[in-house]
Amino acid sequence: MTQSIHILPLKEVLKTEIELPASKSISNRLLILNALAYSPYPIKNLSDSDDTRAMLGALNSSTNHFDVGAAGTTMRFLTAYLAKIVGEWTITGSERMKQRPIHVLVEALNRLGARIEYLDKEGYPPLRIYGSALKGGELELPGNVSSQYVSALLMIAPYMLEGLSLTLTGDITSRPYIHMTLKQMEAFGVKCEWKGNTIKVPNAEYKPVETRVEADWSAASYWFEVVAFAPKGTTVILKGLNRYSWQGDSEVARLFEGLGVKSKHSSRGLELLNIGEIMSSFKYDFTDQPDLAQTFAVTCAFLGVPFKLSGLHTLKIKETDRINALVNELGKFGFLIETNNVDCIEWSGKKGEALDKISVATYKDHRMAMAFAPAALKMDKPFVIEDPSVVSKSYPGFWDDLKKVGFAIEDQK
Ligand SMILES: O=C(O)C1=C[C@@H](OP(=O)(O)O)[C@@H](O)[C@H](O)C1
Ligand SMILES: C=C(OP(=O)(O)O)C(=O)O
Repeated sequence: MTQSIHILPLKEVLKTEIELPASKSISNRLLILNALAYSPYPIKNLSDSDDTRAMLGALNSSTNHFDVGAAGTTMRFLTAYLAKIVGEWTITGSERMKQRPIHVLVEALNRLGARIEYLDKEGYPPLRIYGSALKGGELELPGNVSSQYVSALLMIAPYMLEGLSLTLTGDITSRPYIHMTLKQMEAFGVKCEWKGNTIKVPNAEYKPVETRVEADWSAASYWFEVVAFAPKGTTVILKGLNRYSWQGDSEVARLFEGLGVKSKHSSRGLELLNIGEIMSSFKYDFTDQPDLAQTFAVTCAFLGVPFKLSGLHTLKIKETDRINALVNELGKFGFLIETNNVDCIEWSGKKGEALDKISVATYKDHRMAMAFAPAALKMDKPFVIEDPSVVSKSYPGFWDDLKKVGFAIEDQK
């Protein structure tokens, strides 16, 4: 297995088209909805990511024990799904998954009529689930920890005897992902009402529909970064993205305008162009788009744009503690990043000495590998990215696509 890769400096990006991977978020919702609707239709353009394979594997499995690996959506969506399927189930995941909290979802399901027990540490996977019909009704749920708990409950809610009236407390995090869930439920014939902090789901049945997964806007962000680092005039065309997307990360297109990348939809795809005009500092609250934070931290640092990224409170419970990971790894290149270690990272523009030989640790986090790789365009010597296979969590073809545009990548066994 490849332990690390050397990325060599690159001065030019060939004009090219990239076929982006399908969205794992959309894929995993559609798999749950298809199962609940007993749909005969195969989902078109399903993601080939680890996280979607984990969902597909579990739904097609004939056992009652599931290991979802590192896939957060699979863990959360499947927990809710199994809670309503009569039987006894156990669900576990990677070592990191066992450190990612799930008590908000488990307590909610138990209050709605399920019986779920922790098999190891209170509040964390692995879980034993005794599935049964769920009563439903009114429920309050903290909305500031992970939107995946909300999406998980919403998708099974039509099958609760009384439907569900869910009131979210606290500041809602990752809100666009909740909208995405509601839109997909609507496509399967169940319309919900979201007023203020309350979402009402009727008792209903999904109707099978034919579906196709659009490309992943989070994956697109690494291409905006590549174009931002490439010389003025560089263009890349991204295929498969919807102009009016349900993905909140489509906001990346607007945000990169201040970082020198203009984009426009055409019949060929989304055309990215480096226009060479860069803002003097960058500030943004990533509460709605947490998965873009790493892209922007690395982009701003290597463009020399001081930044303040806030709304990062959920980053500490993702694939790794992404706040610490960013501070450590940007530090190796000499960027002196400050953080309150809660929800914000900042760079004033100060640089210290870079390490002589840089090896970027990826902490089993696909987004660490993908956010740092484009920096080869800003380097004058090679650097290493450790454990490159992590990208398969969302974008298995990432390294092949980089090679296609001219990146020189050498495997180190
Ligand atoms: O619902 C989804 O598909 C996702 C929701 C977000 O998680 P949180 O709601 O935990 O922030 C996001 O970070 C994750 O990659 C995918
Ligand atoms: C946070 C992520 O995924 P998940 O929470 O579904 O594991 C991600 O893909 O960045």
